[in-house]
Amino acid sequence: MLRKLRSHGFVVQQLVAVIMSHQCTIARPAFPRNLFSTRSRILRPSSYALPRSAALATMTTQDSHLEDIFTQKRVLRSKIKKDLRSMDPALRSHEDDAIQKLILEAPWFKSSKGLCAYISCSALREVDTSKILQHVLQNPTKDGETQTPKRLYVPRVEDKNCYMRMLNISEMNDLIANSMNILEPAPVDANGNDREDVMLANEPVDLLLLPGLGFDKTGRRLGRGGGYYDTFLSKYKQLATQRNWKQPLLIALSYSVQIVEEGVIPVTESDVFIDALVSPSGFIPITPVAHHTLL
Ligand SMILES: Nc1nc2c(c(=O)[nH]1)N(C=O)[C@@H](CNc1ccc(C(=O)N[C@@H](CCC(=O)O)C(=O)O)cc1)CN2
Ligand SMILES: Nc1ncnc2c1ncn2[C@@H]1O[C@H](COP(=O)(O)OP(=O)(O)OP(=O)(O)O)[C@@H](O)[C@H]1O
Repeated sequence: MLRKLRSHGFVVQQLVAVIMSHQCTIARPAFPRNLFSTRSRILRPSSYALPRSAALATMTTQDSHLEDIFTQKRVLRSKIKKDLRSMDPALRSHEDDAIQKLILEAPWFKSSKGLCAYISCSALREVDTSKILQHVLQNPTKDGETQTPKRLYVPRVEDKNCYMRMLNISEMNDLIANSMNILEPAPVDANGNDREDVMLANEPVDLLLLPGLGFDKTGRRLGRGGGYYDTFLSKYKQLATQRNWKQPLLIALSYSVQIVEEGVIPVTESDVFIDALVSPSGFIPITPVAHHTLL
């Protein structure tokens, strides 16, 4: 998308311009909606041990409960999308700046060595991340004498079955729009080398900056319904456990209108809870580790 450019700073400026001007259309990904999807099977293991007729009855009850949850999620998504659409553009811009400023000035952000972040899409009315990305790519972290840039990984959707990878980028001149019209990295860099997948990296990330539609102060997160983030987050948390790494902080960026009353967001066993929220009025730590780190 962007021409190969020698000057790193210029590339970053171009990237920011691209992100700011890129108009994502709202795609309709073909999410599997059938009751026998992988996720709904994960949620009813007990029925397999029962006789066929009993198992069918159990599955029906559990499936209808799941159907209810997915319906409630759809209704809530529509409501929040409507609220986001009617948000005053000046307020949105003010909140974008406030959230990014809070993050850029936070000690836990400054000291982070590796992070996963989303590339915000204005058509989806997501909290802007362009300033954060710009900062990460332009400012090496001071580590004694040496200056190391933070390792940055951004999402790339690989298929419609909830599979998303987080790939390393250090320059952004080959970001391309995917089928949902969201900017994402090509799987190989300009030299033809595979980009590093965070799941295969030797070093952990300490921070994940997450998008979403709705959040509450108990850590519930309502995504866009693709299951991409929940699937990725549970795999990454498992990897961190296996490798004895510290768990990364899961921090969602939220406009004020996206924070809903506790208990309103329905959850299934597959939903991964977040550690903290960053809203325009400040940090909202949820887990003990977030209280300790953020405040
Ligand atoms: N910036 C960004 N990148 C991301 C995500 C994200 O939420 N934000 N994802 C997080 O998963 C993955 C992509 N998932 C997506 C899921 C849905 C839609 C979308 O356009 N949804 C429409 C409704 C579509 C429908 O219901 O049929 C919408 O939300 O209005 C876009 C991306 C990976 N990259
Ligand atoms: N009615 C349904 N019955 C069974 N499975 C469904 C139904 N609706 C959605 N799903 C599946 O559930 C998963 C997504 O559900 P969920 O509501 O947890 O996503 P999300 O948390 O909004 O998304 P993300 O994790 O990407 O932010 C997908 O795998 C989707 O295919």
